[in-house]
Order: sequence, then C-alpha cells, then structure tokens
Amino acid sequence: MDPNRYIRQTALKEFGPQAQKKLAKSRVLIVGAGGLGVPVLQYLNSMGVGTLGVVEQDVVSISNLHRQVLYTERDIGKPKLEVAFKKLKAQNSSTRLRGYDTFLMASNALGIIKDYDIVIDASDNFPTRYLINDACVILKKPFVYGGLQGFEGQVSVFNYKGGPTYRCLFPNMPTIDEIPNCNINGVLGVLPGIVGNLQALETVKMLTGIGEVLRGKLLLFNALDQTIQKINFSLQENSLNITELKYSYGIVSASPFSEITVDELKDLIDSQRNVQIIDVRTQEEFEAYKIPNSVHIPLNDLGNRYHDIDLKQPIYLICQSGKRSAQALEQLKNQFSEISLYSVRGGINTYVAVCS
Ligand SMILES: Nc1ncnc2c1ncn2[C@@H]1O[C@H](COP(=O)(O)OP(=O)(O)OP(=O)(O)O)[C@@H](O)[C@H]1O
Repeated sequence: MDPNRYIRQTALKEFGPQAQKKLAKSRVLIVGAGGLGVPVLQYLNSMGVGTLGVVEQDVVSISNLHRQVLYTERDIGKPKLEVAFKKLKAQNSSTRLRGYDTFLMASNALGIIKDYDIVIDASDNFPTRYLINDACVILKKPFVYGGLQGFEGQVSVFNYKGGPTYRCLFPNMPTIDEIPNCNINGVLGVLPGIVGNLQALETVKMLTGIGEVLRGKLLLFNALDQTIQKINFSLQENSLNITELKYSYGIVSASPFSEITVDELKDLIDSQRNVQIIDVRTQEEFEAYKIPNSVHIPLNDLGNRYHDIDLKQPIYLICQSGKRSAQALEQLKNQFSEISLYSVRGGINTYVAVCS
C-alpha cells in the first residue's frame, strides 16, 4: 500500500499511524445502502476501515439519485449492493467488502451481526431499527443510529460500553399511523449526506478511541437554521429486559416440552456422547454448516426416512431458523406416540451466533 494514502489523516497527532492501524483491523456492518448508507460507505471505505459488511437487497431507482450519490442514471434497476461494491472497490481496493444480498430480519440478524465490531443503522424503517438494537443488545455490540425527519437529522450511539440503548430513548415501536415516511414527507438530498457523515464520524471515533462518543446523547441537526442540539438520556433498566429479548430471538426456550435452546443443546453435546440431532435443512444448507455427528434428513424426505431415526432415543430436530424443525416435530409427533422430541429454537442461525 502506498504510504501516502492516509498521510493527511495520520498527520493529525491525535490520530496518527496507530489509529490508522486500528481502522484497518476493524469490521463494520452497514444495514442499508441508501441515503445514509452511501455516505457512510464512501467515507469508511476511503478512510481505510478494513472490513465493511453491507446488508441490502434493493435496486437503484430514479428517485434515489438526488441523495444516493454513489449511483448514476446507468445504474437504475441494478442491485445497490452490486453497483456500490464495484465503485467502492475502485475507490479503495484494499477494503474487504462483504455483501449480504438480503434484508436484515429476525432470522438472520444475530448470524450476520456477530462478525462485526460496530453496526450502523442506515435503514429507513422502525422494525429494522428495533431489530438492530435488540440484536446488538444480545451480542453486546454498539450501534450507530441515524434518522431523518423533514429538515431534521438525528444521530446517536446506542449500547456503547454499557450505555443506553435505542429502547431507553424510544421504548416501543410506533404504530403504523405514527410513522413518518420520507416517501410521503420528502427529504432534501443533502441531509442524509450530513447525517451519514456524522454516523461515519462516530464510528471512526469508537474504532480509534479519539474524541467523545455520542453515548447517552441524541444529536439533533436542524438543516434550516444549521443548529445542533444535544439531548441527554440515560439507561433505563426496564427497557433492557434481556431475558425477554433473548426469548424473542430464540435464545431462551419458550416451551420446555417441545423446544430446546441452542445453549441447552450445546450443554448436551458437551456432556453426552450420543445426542441424536436430525438436521432437516436442504443439502446445500447442510453442506454450508453442520453440527458434527448430526444426521441429515431434509424435511421433504422425512416421511421416507423414519428408519434412519432411533425412536427410542430423544430426537433433537434442527433447521436454519426453527420453523422447519417445528414442522418436522409435528410430523413425527403425529406419526409416533411416546417419543421424545425437541425442536431447536432459532435453529442453526442462533446456534452459530451463540455457540461458534
Ligand atoms: N431490513 C433491512 N435490511 C437491509 N437493508 C434495508 C432494510 N430496511 C431498509 N433497508 C435499505 O435501507 C435503505 C434506506 O435508504 P433510503 O432511506 O434512502 O430509502 P430508499 O428505499 O433507498 O428510497 P425510497 O424511500 O425513495 O424508495 C434502502 O436501500 C433499503 O433497501
């Protein structure tokens, strides 16, 4: 790498080559490559963050172009992930870019987020934001929030070093009637650029240890009069019901009679030699990741493969997220009486997130 590449930022004595090394070792996940995601990606990529993960499944549309300045007229209709990576690669070829061609959802959030140091919310909807918050609380990762409403931008850092989370500020998700939508309300092209850059700045500060992070502080930027206000907020223990959160993400068992958590399964595997795990996913999923000694019987073949199951031993059924294993459990329960059946809650997604 050309030693001059980062010279203008390593020349800052508070930053220096040490901070640059920290950036190079860092892994940052960006959820959404739209209005906020584009400036975040361009700056973190150009500044030398080692690994950037991007979760996005949208395509470029003409109404994106006034603010998502990485995309051009020729990109309309193309996947944002593909276009963004091509341009980011040209901007800085040494960044490791990892794309997730999907939307972040409850079934994949823990599995994706676990590999990163910091998560940046660059999405545009409340379910994603609450999901990022909850997954980051469970996995103990900070998340950098950015939001837009009219001519106002908001930025904060949640869950940083035991600090307050998004739910401490906004405990409950708003109802559909309460949700403002940029499609309807509009957004001035430059505003996501400013807010996304503030998110990138907070990220760099956390990664390198410079400055004071917006922990327990909500920054409000008013674009019309260029004022910045900071509102303090504190940790609310009630908003951090970790047991409840773990419950909804499959880390704690809801029904001990037919479900087992990944923690319980891991304890069994560690303490017993022969745990009969039946993996009901597809061949491709099984090949991509499997629990050692598990038996592979795809759900659609289960009816033909009963002879491969030892009905006298407890049967632990697993799939990718817990849905197909619950179906397999119902199928076996209807077919055989008095067998000991468990479905692994959260499936391989949670197993990988929690146990690997
Ligand atoms: N759960 C999610 N996982 C990954 N990306 C998401 C998720 N939810 C939203 N996004 C992405 O976040 C980006 C938000 O960008 P932005 O707010 O600028 O809106 P947009 O969807 O690109 O544009 P418009 O609202 O004009 O159609 C979008 O590209 C969207 O696909």
